[in-house]
Amino acid sequence: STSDTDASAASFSSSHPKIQTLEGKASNKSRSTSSTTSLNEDELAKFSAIADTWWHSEGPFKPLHQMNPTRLAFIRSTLCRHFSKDPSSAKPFEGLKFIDIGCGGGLLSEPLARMGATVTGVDAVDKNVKIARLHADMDPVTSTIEYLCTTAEKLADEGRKFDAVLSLEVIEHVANPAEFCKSLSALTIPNGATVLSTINRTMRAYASTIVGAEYILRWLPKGTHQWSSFVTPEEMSMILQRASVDVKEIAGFVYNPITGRWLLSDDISVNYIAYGTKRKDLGDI
Ligand SMILES: C[S@@+](CC[C@H](N)C(=O)[O-])C[C@H]1O[C@@H](n2cnc3c(N)ncnc32)[C@H](O)[C@@H]1O
Ligand SMILES: [Mg+2]
Repeated sequence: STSDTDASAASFSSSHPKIQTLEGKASNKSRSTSSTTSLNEDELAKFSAIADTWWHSEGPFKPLHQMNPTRLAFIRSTLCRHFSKDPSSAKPFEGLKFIDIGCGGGLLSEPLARMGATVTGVDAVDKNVKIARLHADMDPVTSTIEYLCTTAEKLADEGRKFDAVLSLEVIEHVANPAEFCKSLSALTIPNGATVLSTINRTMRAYASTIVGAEYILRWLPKGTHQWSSFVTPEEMSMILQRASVDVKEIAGFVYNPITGRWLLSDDISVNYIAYGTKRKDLGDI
């Protein structure tokens, strides 16, 4: 399925190789999300190999554990504002259906459930979903999470809809970022919310997330990230815009090596998170 997209991509001039592929796809006006897959088997194999370490706070997923309070602060503030909920409430997301695409071991799904959301967690790697299920079952609050081994595009084709669709640190691992965003959008109700986080395609990101985190600090297994798969905030905004999602807010995450904490920042040159709203297009009415 890659050769046809490669051929049609040739006429587009975006600087991002994967986005070029998607532009080509978008031009054939196909509304079906099942025509392409978001799966990149090489990427999935990397996550499968370390699936039993999801909940080891000092293991390969240490950066995600460390980022969790920071990204949850962003999610709490943007989504409480979006859904007119009280951010100081213990369960602000009560009554809302959230889906966490590429949930891994459930590092995000669990706190969202604790904040009252009805959560569906989805991952393409079966082992991840099994680990997530076992971990969530240890607590009655998180045992309510629905975990599925599937993809955003399959669920979109099934017509599933959610108030908010979240996908953190996943888009840089999928086969087709723009098609992936279309699937995320298809899963979102009109006027619903979308939250994505990833790594910017800058020299600073290369230095810190690949050279620093993989080769010097050895936080992440070597080969975890490909610089060329990183997505700039401009590209993210553009592909979401074309998928009927308007980006409303973007924040950076900056690591403080002294405290070991991540802070929300205006600096989006390395790690960043974006919140957008699904347009209510004429076709949805
Ligand atoms: C870096 S982890 C992020 C996990 C989680 N979102 C978090 O931030 O804690 C990326 C996850 O995305 C999953 N993944 C990669 N490609 C996927 C796809 N096309 N569809 C669904 N999940 C995918 C991987 O199996 C892995 O669990
Ligand atoms: Mg990543």
